[in-house]
Amino acid sequence: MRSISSAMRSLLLSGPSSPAFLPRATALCPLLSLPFRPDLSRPRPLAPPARSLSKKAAPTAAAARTRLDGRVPAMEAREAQSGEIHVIVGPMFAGKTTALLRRVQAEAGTGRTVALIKSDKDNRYGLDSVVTHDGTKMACWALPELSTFQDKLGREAYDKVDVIGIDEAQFFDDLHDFCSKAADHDGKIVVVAGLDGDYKRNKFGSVLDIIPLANSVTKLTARCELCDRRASFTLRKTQETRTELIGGADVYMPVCRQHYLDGQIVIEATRIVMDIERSTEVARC
Ligand SMILES: Nc1ncnc2c1ncn2[C@@H]1O[C@H](COP(=O)(O)OP(=O)(O)O)[C@@H](O)[C@H]1O
Ligand SMILES: Cc1cn([C@H]2C[C@H](O)[C@@H](COP(=O)(O)O)O2)c(=O)[nH]c1=O
Repeated sequence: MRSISSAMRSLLLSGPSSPAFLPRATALCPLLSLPFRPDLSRPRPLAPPARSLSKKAAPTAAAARTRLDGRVPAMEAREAQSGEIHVIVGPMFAGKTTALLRRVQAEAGTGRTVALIKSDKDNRYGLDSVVTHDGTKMACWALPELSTFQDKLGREAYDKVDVIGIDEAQFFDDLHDFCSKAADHDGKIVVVAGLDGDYKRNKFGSVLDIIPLANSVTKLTARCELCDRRASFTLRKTQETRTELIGGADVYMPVCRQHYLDGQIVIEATRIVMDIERSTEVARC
């Protein structure tokens, strides 16, 4: 007798060309009736060649939605573009925003419709664009929550978007729900850049929660400002203890493991010295 997993695999691989696919699949497993057709045989290139990107060859998410609305048979809906999630993490100054902008611009260059979102908490360079530490810019939507994106854009415009870039993802509490809806349901390619960890090396926001949803995860490194080795962590140079503190090189620096640990000692020692100075001051008054 065939195992359930081998039966599921042949059902998935048989696809819509098998006339018996949908009824049998629906009967076996309700999941298989979802508009989802993984290409198990051949990974899809991240940036497909321009030739294959005509609207005909690569149906837009809008087209996918139209089909999912029931105006064409469910079989065709299953063939519509399936979404993707790509996650770029790393410490500050690692090139996350640079990588995000390159990816989004490359997608735009191949004819896809792209939209870029950042958190409105990050007002370092104004709210109308995402800006790298090198000054490269791209126009964006600055939003308080990702759930407001569809309303801001309007349904029609949202449907036309193929690729959604999200910068400063650590500041969005609804990151998981947004990404799963955008990719799984709406067929979008979502590229997410954000800090995996905060200055204490604790997980930051919901960035790590979307890793199970992701097609790819890339952890970038910066250069340690103190020794030029690879830097995987962000050191906060001030005494501020709240998790969210917007800033750049004035407040943070990228560091290697050794200098992160050394940095904690220096910061703690500074705090003790300052506490002593403060209490001496109070005693004097
Ligand atoms: N310590 C630093 N201070 C300021 N800029 C830096 C520093 N280290 C690297 N950079 C620059 O920042 C660029 C990366 O910027 P960006 O893509 O905005 O990074 P991230 O989004 O990861 O913070 C690097 O290519 C480099 O030129
Ligand atoms: C480590 C750390 C960072 N932040 C803030 C500081 C910046 O405004 C952003 C990160 O920007 P980048 O594009 O990755 O350079 O996050 C914070 O609020 N808390 C932290 O612990």
